[in-house]
Amino acid sequence: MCISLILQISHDEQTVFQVILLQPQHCSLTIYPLRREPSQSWYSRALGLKSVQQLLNVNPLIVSNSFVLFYALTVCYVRRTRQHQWRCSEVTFRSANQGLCEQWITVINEQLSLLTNRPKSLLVYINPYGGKRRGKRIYEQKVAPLFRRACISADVIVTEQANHARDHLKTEANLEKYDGVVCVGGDGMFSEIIHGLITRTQTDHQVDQNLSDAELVPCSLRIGIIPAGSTDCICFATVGTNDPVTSALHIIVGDSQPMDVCSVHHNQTFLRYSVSLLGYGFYGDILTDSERKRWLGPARYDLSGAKTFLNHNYYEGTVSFLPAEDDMGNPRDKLQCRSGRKLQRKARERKESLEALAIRGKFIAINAASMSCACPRSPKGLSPSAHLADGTTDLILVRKCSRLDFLRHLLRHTNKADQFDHSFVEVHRVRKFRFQPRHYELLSLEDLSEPPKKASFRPICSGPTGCNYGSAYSSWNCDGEILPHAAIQVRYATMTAMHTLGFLRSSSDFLHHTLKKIISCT
Ligand SMILES: Nc1ncnc2c1ncn2[C@@H]1O[C@H](COP(=O)(O)OP(=O)(O)OP(=O)(O)O)[C@@H](O)[C@H]1O
Repeated sequence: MCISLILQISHDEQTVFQVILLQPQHCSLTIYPLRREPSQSWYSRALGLKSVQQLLNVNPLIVSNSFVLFYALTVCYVRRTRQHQWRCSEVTFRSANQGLCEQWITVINEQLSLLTNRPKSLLVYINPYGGKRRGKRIYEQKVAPLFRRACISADVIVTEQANHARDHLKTEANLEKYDGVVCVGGDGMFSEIIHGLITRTQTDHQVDQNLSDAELVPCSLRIGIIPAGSTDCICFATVGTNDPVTSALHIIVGDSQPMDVCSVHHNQTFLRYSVSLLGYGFYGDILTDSERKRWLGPARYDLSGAKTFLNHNYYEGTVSFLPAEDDMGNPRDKLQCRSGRKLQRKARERKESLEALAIRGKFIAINAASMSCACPRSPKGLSPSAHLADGTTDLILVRKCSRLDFLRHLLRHTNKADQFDHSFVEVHRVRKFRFQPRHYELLSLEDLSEPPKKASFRPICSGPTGCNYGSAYSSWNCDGEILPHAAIQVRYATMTAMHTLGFLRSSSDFLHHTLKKIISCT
């Protein structure tokens, strides 16, 4: 039997005692040998003089010959440390009164049985090649011991090739056995998991994913992320830090956060789902270039970033979008990401009567941020106030500008200045959007169903503007994967039952309630 509890003993605002588990062996009779000192005080080599005296003052200890007998129970709790990091600590309660100890354990057990959000059984996928190839070691050394202490059973699959996890989830995995799926890897691995889970759910409910207006059925399983990739942007944006122990503790205590998922289509063909960034132009080009340099490891992004910046390409096309209602907030709001129930309710009650808008122009970057996209290098992210679960995305259009201006815009990703405060940048909170590259508009007169032929297009701009034109069109970077089409339609939905295991909130209301209950019972 394993017992776990959330208990708050509020010493200061930073300290939240969150008891994770209590194993039977922790609730044991503890016998410490005692020796009487010539000064008549008790001494224990194991406990030290001070603690024995404290115990003697507090507890009516049973002293027989040279032994002190008392009962002890140890509870593990989550301690918040700096920068959203959580650590596991222990506190031991001792009492000479066996009945009192048992009463505490009974109450703790009762409270624990009310916690249905804590997972008991997890399916874990490890990408051994993600990031610095430390996924397996991170799981075995930092995460598995915590899961064991919390009595969570985990079936572990170390992936053997790309899409192993996705395909296993789509077809083979017996999902009824599990309370959640955990991925140990980077954003690419998380993307595999959501594709596997969402596709499986739609198949089970006979929803055709190719229909861009089909209502998606929410997944019933939650997904946990143990960061072990290159950037781990989704983990950072949902947990606030890229730290495997913190993520494991969030999973153990059953924290969760609903997320927006968007489906990307090309005409009536489903391409991919996205939960963080859809980027055309700058971020698409970086990804395309970095894929050719995989052998460089995470350093490939720096190199490709510098190269793409120097190339300074821009692309012409039309972005059409359906703006979100005014009460869904504005991307330039000063507030941080909100994710509350109120916004989710608003998202469900949305009106479809809004008018679509279209913007035609030459863009260096078109970014759709469904979440802040914060990462250690850009602590505020591409859109600091993007909401995690409101059924919208922040569409950021960076128009053609000089290299210096674009550099000024990029630098604002790394500091606190308003990154949208430039004449060449505009941002809209939207529910859906579509993009037509210019050459595609021309093509559509003939045959829209044909994919664009790269060789048949000329560069969009010419003349002494200082641009390089490797290609007339870019690619979409969809959460770190390249999309095969430039012309896309994107629709956002909040997967109400699709949660990541992990979020910034503390469960202090529950903690207070539990402590009060324990005190009133004892
Ligand atoms: N065993 C495997 N061998 C090769 N590739 C794998 C394996 N398992 C998963 N992958 C693929 O590796 C890609 C990158 O994985 P992951 O996101 O974990 O690491 P990463 O270094 O952060 O990569 P990226 O930054 O490109 O997302 C994923 O797209 C995934 O499909």
